[in-house]
Amino acid sequence: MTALSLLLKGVYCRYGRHPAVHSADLAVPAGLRVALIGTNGSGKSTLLRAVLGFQPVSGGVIEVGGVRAVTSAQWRGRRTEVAWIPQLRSTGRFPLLLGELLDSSGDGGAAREAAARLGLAGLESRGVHTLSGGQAQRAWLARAVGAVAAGAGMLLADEPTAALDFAGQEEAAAVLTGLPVTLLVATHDRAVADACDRVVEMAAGRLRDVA
Ligand SMILES: Nc1ncnc2c1ncn2[C@@H]1O[C@H](COP(=O)(O)OP(=O)(O)OP(=O)(O)O)[C@@H](O)[C@H]1O
Repeated sequence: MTALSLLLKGVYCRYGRHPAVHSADLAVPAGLRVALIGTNGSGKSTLLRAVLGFQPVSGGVIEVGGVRAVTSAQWRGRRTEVAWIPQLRSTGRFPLLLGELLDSSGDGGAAREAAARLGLAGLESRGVHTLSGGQAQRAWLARAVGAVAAGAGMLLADEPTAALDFAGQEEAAAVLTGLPVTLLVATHDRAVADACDRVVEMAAGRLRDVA
């Protein structure tokens, strides 16, 4: 699949009465790499999850490749079109073998190859919950490589280098920004932000360009 555009218009997300995302606007042309920065709790993860339909949206429009997902079939399609690296709040939440996680990408061969390059060779029969934080993060990165090989045209990544060692951070930044997709990456890692084409800050639930 070719890279996909992303359009956010007046997006609102709330937790109860607490507005986490407040009228967020963003237009990302296909193939652009965008770093999403902002202080802890500013709404970055909430916004990324909203694009995938994991987070209810109380207002506004989200389009991927010009399509606004409404039906469950469209949401399922979006999760194939959009590769996803979640924020690893706890590695114990994924009761899966590493090999199963990689195969779930849609292209197990490409994901397993990427995993081997990222230092995970021989760990395929280990539970993901038994991997170290950095190994689990590498596993999700490898899965994203597989998802892109299987046809995803966009990658949303939530702090994909947070648990990595210094060499791993550089390696991951290169892998992320080298994929032929539109990238939106929430990050506190300057190397990742510097490797992107555009930097957008989330503050008080809104987005603004900073570079
Ligand atoms: N499940 C939830 N229930 C209630 N409030 C939530 C929930 N998840 C997030 N929040 C709140 O919504 C706001 C935005 O959180 P979010 O996780 O999107 O921020 P973030 O920018 O990704 O933060 P960080 O940089 O720390 O990962 C925060 O005030 C947070 O406390």
